[in-house]
Amino acid sequence: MNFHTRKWIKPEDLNPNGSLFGGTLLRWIDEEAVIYAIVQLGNPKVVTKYISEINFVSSAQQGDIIEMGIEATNFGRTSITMRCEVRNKITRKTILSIDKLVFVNLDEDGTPVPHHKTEITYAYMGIEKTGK
Ligand SMILES: CC(=O)SCCNC(=O)CCNC(=O)[C@H](O)C(C)(C)COP(=O)(O)OP(=O)(O)OC[C@H]1O[C@@H](n2cnc3c(N)ncnc32)[C@H](O)[C@@H]1OP(=O)(O)O
Repeated sequence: MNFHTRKWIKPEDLNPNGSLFGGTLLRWIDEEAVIYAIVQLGNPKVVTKYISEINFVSSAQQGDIIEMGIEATNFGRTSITMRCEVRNKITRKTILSIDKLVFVNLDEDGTPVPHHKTEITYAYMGIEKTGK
């Protein structure tokens, strides 16, 4: 699993109890995962379809640095499935893990369309721009 993105936890990322707000972290993960899917499928029109159980194992505090890891686990016909792990670089603890995030490849009209990908791409292949 590659941990591409790091975040420095700032005051605006906290909940009223002073730790990292879960909703903020989920927003970061959704964006990280959709970017991963866009790059893997070579199509900017990809949507979040399904996210499995989210296990918040430990927290992060202001000033901590966290890193987000995403890995493709399955290439379907129109979908891609990934898993996610977020770690705290200061405490070295896992913050959360998500076993299954499913994203769907769409055509210009928003209909699921086959992506014809079967394995993880490491080289940047270029992303087709859709739209009229
Ligand atoms: C990044 C973002 O913020 S996107 C914003 C949030 N997401 C959205 O708004 C998406 C809203 N949802 C939709 O528009 C529709 O549900 C669509 C277009 C994504 C999919 O429509 P569906 O009628 O479910 O399509 P369809 O039945 O063809 O399934 C498409 C793929 O999703 C998979 N899928 C559908 N439902 C599920 C599910 N509950 N869990 C896992 N995978 C699923 C299917 O197996 C299929 O994958 P495959 O082709 O690789 O086998």
